[in-house]
Amino acid sequence: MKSEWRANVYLARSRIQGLGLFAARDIEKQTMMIEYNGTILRNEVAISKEKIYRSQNRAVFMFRIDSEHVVDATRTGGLARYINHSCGPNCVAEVVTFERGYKIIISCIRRIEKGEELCFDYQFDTAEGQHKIACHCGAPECRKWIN
Ligand SMILES: C[S@@+](CC[C@H](N)C(=O)[O-])C[C@H]1O[C@@H](n2cnc3c(N)ncnc32)[C@H](O)[C@@H]1O
Repeated sequence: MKSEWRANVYLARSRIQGLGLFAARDIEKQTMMIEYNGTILRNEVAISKEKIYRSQNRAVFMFRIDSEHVVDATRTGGLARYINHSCGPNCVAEVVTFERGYKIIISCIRRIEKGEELCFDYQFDTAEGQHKIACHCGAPECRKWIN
């Protein structure tokens, strides 16, 4: 994680689930908070890696960039992988093309006070016949499930 991001965030226990990422200072709207780092994988590779991680009982941290690619933050990721989902988020994750590659930048979409948990909307596809995950974001507009 680059040092300039470090001043923005800290990792702590979340009220939503497990660990979460929190604002280390008051942050103005539209500030770039942190980059979501990891290794870019094609779908086929991501699927096989996920199977391996699950067989090792590892928590899996992956971010979908587009229909073909996923960023795997399980082994090479930084603190951004701990950002929880909210249906009424204070941040957004944006994929920007960069030197013929990708970068995922998490920016805040409103002013955030020191100590607030950072969240973005995972926008997962609605999972048919897949294990559904109940959402604990607590937002008034909560959709009840994160997938
Ligand atoms: C990228 S991790 C986020 C960090 C996670 N809290 C941890 O401690 O590792 C994503 C996982 O966190 C949990 N999670 C994130 N947002 C959630 C929410 N709004 N409600 C319930 N679980 C959530 C789910 O288990 C999800 O698969």
